[in-house]
Amino acid sequence: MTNREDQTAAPDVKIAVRGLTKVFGPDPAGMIPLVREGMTKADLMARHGHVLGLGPVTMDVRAGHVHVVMGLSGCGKSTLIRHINRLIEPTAGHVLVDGTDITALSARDLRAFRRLRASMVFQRFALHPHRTVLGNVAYGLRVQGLPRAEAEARAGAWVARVGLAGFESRFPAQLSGGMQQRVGLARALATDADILLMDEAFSALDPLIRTDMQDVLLRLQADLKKTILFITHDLDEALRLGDRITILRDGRMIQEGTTPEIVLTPADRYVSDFVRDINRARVLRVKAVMDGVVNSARGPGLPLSSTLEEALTFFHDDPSGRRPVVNGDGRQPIGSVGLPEILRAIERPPMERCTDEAATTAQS
Ligand SMILES: Nc1ncnc2c1ncn2[C@@H]1O[C@H](COP(=O)(O)OP(=O)(O)OP(=O)(O)O)[C@@H](O)[C@H]1O
Repeated sequence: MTNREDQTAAPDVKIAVRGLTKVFGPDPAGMIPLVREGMTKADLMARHGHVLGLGPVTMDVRAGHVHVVMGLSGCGKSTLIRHINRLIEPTAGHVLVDGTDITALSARDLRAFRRLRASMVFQRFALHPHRTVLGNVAYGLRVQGLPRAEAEARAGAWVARVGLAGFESRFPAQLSGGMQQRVGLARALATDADILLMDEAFSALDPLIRTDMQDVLLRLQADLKKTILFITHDLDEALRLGDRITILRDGRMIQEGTTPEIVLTPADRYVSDFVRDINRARVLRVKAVMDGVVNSARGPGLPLSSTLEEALTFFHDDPSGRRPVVNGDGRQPIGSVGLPEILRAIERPPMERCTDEAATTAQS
């Protein structure tokens, strides 16, 4: 491995992606030095007739987090997620899960990894049309070797957990898209894998059903604390679901960060174009704009996780005062926030904090 690839991962990192690169074409390995030197996807195609699918990408997915990878069509999202369970072999680089190099697993160990450790939820549901809801969810457990009765009992519990109690004996064709994806989710969760790989899992759904499924996932995740790698091309979905978000363009990583980091300090024009039209009041939370001073604050405590839209309602009676910010149990103020910083965060034009714009201005 090169130095860049050889970064060791922190103990709470579940998936460590190191210098992962995929080139499509007649001589992928021969293109690696050019890719490492920074040749763009367009140049690699124009000069050498190869497609840069991905990379090099180095990133950490922390245990118990939802890590979203987003970007426009063709940026390499699917190529990245398919490397995690090795549906695709890398041209260079590694994927380590709990320190084990997935790219070096034997065929037998890889099968076990896919069966027991990493479940996938697909955009087009990929249910068995001839199996019932219960049969679809129990299928992975039967493959794991569980006796039918036990597999069906466990599957039944997951079917109920995703809100489909009473639909156990229906067939996929008898269900709406949203219901089918609930089955897909139950099937992935039933195997008890600690990693969920979700490839545009909600992208085929109507907007309302999609939001509904995001809620289902967030509710389950609050309890289950799985490590979820979620691929989407939709920024609202990314900001809603992601503890961290990685943004790809033309195979390369452009920015990685939390929602406030992405929204308030977009790394370049590509990212600021993405975030320009989002409703900042709904995606930013008090935590991102508060300070640690509690002395001057008065009035009812604002929960740390309130959106800025919710926070605004706390200032109706006294717009010039500061409000205390309280943590989960609501007893102890841990900081304060005032209306000016909330309005600044909501109104700040994205271009203002965009680093490549700032660099251009500085040079001129
Ligand atoms: N088997 C292949 N042969 C050649 N090029 C490929 C192959 N698979 C993917 N690519 C190319 O690699 C790049 C990344 O593709 P990928 O499917 O990962 O993008 P994506 O971000 O998931 O896009 P989409 O949302 O459209 O699926 C694209 O330019 C694509 O055309």
